Amino acid sequence: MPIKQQPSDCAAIDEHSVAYYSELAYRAMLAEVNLTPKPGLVDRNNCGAHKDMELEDFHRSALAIRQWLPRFIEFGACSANLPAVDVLIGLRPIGIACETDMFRATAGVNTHKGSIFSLGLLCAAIGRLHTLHRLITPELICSTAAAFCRGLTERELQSTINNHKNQPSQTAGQRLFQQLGLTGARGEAEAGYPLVIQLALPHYRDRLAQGIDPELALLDTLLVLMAHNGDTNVASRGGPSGLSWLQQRAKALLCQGGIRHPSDLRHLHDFDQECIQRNLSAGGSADLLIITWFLAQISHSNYQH
Ligand SMILES: CC(C)(COP(=O)(O)OP(=O)(O)OC[C@H]1O[C@@H](n2cnc3c(N)ncnc32)[C@H](O[C@H]2O[C@H](COP(=O)(O)OP(=O)(O)OP(=O)(O)O)[C@@H](O)[C@H]2O)[C@@H]1O)[C@@H](O)C(=O)NCCC(=O)NCCS
Ligand SMILES: Nc1ncnc2[nH]cnc12
Repeated sequence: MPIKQQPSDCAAIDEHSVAYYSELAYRAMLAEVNLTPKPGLVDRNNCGAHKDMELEDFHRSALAIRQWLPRFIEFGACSANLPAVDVLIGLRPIGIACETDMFRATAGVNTHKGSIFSLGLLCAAIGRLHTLHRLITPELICSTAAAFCRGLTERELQSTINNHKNQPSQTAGQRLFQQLGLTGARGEAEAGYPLVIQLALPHYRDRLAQGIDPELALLDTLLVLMAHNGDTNVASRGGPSGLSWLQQRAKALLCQGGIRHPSDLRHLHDFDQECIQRNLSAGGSADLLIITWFLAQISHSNYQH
């Protein structure tokens, strides 16, 4: 598709800001995958419900993505003169090239497709806010990403129902929207990441403020995401009943007090085994946890640009 408007040349965002935010995004991917034990997901203990990928694939994938993170930020900075709704069309080729590098690094395994989409949007939002001399807060980053995505679910999910019904060219996300009404990664982005801004981030901050160990706080936050997210990965593997089971299981654990002490980890080990038996993996919630950690560092930092 032709690009309607090109961003004009701009004084590039300073390299220190680009390096700072890129490095945080890279570390967010590592913080998530190294976090252990995660139910059904790849971690330091095991491959969860996955048969085609392991921890090292995620480390290689994150390294491949790392090189592209500055490009997302720079594109966001240099397109700040465009209406927000016209940014995604220019961002997409960078996202697709980044996906290609990820697949090369993992020999074709989908480790971080959803993470590239979300981190790409958030990094571009940071670049835009920087150029516009706006505050760089989690709320403004997510509302800017939402503005980039305005109309996306309508264009790529709703309208494909009639045009591509039962076509093999449909992505998993498009098929699940048609079957179950789940809007997946696109819907979460277009809505400004409400699960992160309204639930996960405040929850993580509360747990940290209570003095809970940061790793335990992050595991507890993963449960919050799993309990509420209409995760297309879970639905694609387990159908609506699998998604409902996983959400209820996570809710029940939170109702029992969640993950506050090292002894609570035994509940996560049990949950992990059950997810493995049912072949369920909450890849979408893992992506949202990456975003949560990333935004939590930004709200903690005193970084000045
Ligand atoms: C717009 C795209 C995201 C299109 O992808 P698709 O149409 O497939 O849409 P979704 O299914 O909605 O989402 C794709 C990935 O997003 C993650 N995800 C799922 N639900 C949510 C949610 N509610 N909120 C946020 N994110 C969500 C998820 O990614 C993770 O899981 C993947 C690993 O899982 P696995 O089960 O192994 O999956 P597969 O290997 O595919 O299947 P199996 O055979 O193993 O069962 C892993 O990627 C995680 O990251 C969904 O998979 C987007 O891809 C797109 O358009 N890309 C182009 C680039 C672009 O536009 N960039 C612009 C901004 S940079
Ligand atoms: N740790 C993980 N396991 C499986 N899928 C993921 N997507 C993002 N992180 C993941």
